[in-house]
Amino acid sequence: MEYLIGQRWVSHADAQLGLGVVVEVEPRRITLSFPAVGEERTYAIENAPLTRLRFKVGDHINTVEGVELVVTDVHEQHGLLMYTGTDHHEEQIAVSELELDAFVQLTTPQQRLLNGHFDKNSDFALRVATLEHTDRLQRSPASGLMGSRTSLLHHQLYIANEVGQRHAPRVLLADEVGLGKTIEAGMIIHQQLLTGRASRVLVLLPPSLMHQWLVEMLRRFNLHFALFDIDRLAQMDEGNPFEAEQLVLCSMEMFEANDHLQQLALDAGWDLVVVDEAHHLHWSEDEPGEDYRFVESLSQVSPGLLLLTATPEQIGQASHFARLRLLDPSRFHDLEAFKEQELEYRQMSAMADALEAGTVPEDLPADLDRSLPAGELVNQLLDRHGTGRVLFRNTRAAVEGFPQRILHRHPLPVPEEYAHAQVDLIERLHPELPYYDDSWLDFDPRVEWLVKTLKELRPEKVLVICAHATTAVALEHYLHMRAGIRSSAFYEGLSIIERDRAAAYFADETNGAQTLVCSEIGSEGRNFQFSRHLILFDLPMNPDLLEQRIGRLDRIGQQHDVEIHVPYLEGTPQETLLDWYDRGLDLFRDSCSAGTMILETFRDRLVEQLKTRTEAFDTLLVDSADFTHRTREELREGRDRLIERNSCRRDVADALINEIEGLESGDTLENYLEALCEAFGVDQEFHSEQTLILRPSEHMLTGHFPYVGDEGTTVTFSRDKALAREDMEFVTWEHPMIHEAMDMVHSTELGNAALGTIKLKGVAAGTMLLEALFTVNCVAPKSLQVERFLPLTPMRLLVDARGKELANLVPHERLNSLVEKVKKPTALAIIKQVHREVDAKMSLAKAQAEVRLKEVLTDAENLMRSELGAELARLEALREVNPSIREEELENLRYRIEECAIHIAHANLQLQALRLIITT
Ligand SMILES: Nc1ncnc2c1ncn2[C@@H]1O[C@H](COP(=O)(O)OP(=O)(O)OP(=O)(O)O)[C@@H](O)[C@H]1O
Repeated sequence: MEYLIGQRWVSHADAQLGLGVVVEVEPRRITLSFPAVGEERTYAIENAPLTRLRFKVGDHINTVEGVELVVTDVHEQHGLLMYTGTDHHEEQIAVSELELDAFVQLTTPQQRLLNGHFDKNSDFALRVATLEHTDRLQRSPASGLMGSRTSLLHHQLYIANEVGQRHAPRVLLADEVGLGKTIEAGMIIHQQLLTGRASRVLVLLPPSLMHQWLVEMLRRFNLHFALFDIDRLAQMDEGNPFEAEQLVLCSMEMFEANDHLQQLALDAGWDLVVVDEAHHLHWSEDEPGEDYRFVESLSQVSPGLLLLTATPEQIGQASHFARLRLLDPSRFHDLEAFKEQELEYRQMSAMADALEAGTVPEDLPADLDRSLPAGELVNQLLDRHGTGRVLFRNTRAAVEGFPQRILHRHPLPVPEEYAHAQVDLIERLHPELPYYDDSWLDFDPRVEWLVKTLKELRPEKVLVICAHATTAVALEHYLHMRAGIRSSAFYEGLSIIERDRAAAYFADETNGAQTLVCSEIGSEGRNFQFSRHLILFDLPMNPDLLEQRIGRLDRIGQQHDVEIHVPYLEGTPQETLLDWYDRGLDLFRDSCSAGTMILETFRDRLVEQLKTRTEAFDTLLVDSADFTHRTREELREGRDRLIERNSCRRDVADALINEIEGLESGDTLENYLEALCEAFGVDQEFHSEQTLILRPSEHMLTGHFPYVGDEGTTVTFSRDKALAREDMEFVTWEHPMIHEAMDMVHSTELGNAALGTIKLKGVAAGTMLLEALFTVNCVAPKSLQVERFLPLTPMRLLVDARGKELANLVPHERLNSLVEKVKKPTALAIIKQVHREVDAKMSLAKAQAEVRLKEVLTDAENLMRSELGAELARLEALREVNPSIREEELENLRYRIEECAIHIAHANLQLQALRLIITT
């Protein structure tokens, strides 16, 4: 037999490899690649255990593109087989054998059974359990949400569930500072990946957060992101580097003034793009920034887009709108209309209240269908006239359980040296700035105060933030060299690795620094909640930035009240600004989502007062306090209430938490993992309650078991333990260890044919029972995501000699406990005798399964039509008011609905496992 590159062969010694493809032919050796298992094998041509795979007319074949064909013609072209066949649309398609899917079922369980290839009954039970668990997980409302190493927090689970389930989610995650947006994004990414809705993800963020993200994704979600920086890109020589990885983290800065790199990122194609600290995207009506335009281009090529910012309006309302438009251009297409709608939020909120209380308000907008159920009407109201379904924002007030913030004001005298200089406002707020040397350290009283305070607070960790890198560097140097305080600096001049080292030194409990002195870049995104003392060496001119600074400590995980210390020079603009934030906005005690808007309202008056404080300052304070109070009220009643409605529904979150806790309690997973370990030859040892040590043994079934290295792995099933002990793997149904092991069962023949005997009272010896397990097999392009409507749906049948169905009478678990193994020679003798009977019973079982399949497919189609139909109805309704929604978008969705229907209609049964049982 002649081998040619591109031909498809099967290893009959190892059918689990799937369909191989010849990749290299040498005089005596041949190499095949087996894409299904990602392996290459080289054989001696003389005795290669290979069989050429040749399909016949009438066979069903699957292509790598996910198309199923019924073969109508086969012919050879230059040694390769060309198949012609018809697809689900009755269209004729020609494919070369090279395009065949590598996952082929070469022998059916029936053939294996009748040829005497049995597995152990425990393997059969494992296969059945695997299929049932897979189906249960596919259906679970918490699917995709149970695998993260996080506490189960209502607001995060709600958002992750809402967003993660969307097809191509596009949302703005705008929870207040420190409430867990990174974690929410991680949950969404995790869920999208796990459910197959996304496979390529690009995260763009400020350089100071890269490492933190990398670590959070790994330790909390087992997501291995590749970190791209200029150095790494320089090392990659050929091709598009972004195509080499599926999950990529990189800094936004890297793309600055680099059109070529931007184009490479655009060309690589993504399912989901995430932009952290998205308020940085520069935008103005006349001239959007380069970063904004880049994200805009990405948003056009990526179906999914997550923008993260705690302060969405930091750069103003128009800029906020521009970001919303990136997410949902259909909904947010007109800034003026958006502004007008904002004015009506209070009214909309009242309408939503009324709807929930059971009345349909008279003035309900005309485009809503009054006959719909109240819940649906509320959703439509929020979507079309409220804040839209793209914006999620939880507040400390709504989440509850946060510690208090306590302000300590420390007035200090103005030194002689500062009294004269002071040219512009910036210099008066930061009088050290004009000094090119460090001489100011000797007379600025804030420095002496800082040293004294740090010594008093010792050994408490203290975070110090100031606006400028030069100030931070000088201060840290002073503390370190002249005051003997263990400290570290964190500023933009350091490389990413140096910054992370500095942060890690600060975080180290035993030998770490007492204090970290940060420039403004340390005020964003970083996690410093292990400390409770914050010193603001100066104050920023933006309330949102102040909120960001406080948010480093006041975030999830903070165990104490947050002590905020502000040293200031008396009688200078520093005091005026502090007074305005403190007494005007009450910002130290309570966060406020309208900080920028309040600043804009009073900016001129404030700047006047900062320049020269007069009696009018008291009026400014009163006016600011009054305005802030009213704005807070207004937001609470209007916009924030609408957003809150969108951002967390306690009952839904409760149900999710119950579901996850239910799946974690009990020992189902533990027992399943034990069964996996037994089947694959992994040793287990008790470590402590709910915790095991797994080690590879000498009789492993395959060379490797996921996540079990040579040294062994400690795994815990307890969420609490996993949160405290990062050295242990937190094993859930969604941990990659379980996931990959389940795949190993699915994709091989393990346990798909078995034989056993049982004693059943009242049943004559020698009676034959056939236990068959079918699943629904739907071949469809991945992009349609048909499995969300049509999960695996295992169907178990147990037929006796007369074809009677006994599955309910004798459950699978009962059979497992009764069944006994049969010696191989006896089994082979039995098989010989029952050959024909097995065939006959199989036909009966299959016929019964076909009946059930019909119902399953009808339900799946109905579900699909109702879910996708609702999406279509929304777009159609929005199109009425928004001409920018293109007809193609609607057409596209209609096409998707019909495509799904066709593939559902063509789904068939797959026999997954077969067991022959003889009574004795
Ligand atoms: N569910 C959770 N379980 C355990 N820790 C959590 C959870 N959610 C958040 N955290 C921790 O709380 C801190 C804040 O979370 P995160 O960084 O996601 O907040 P953020 O909203 O992105 O903050 P910022 O606004 O500062 O960017 C982090 O240390 C994170 O690890």
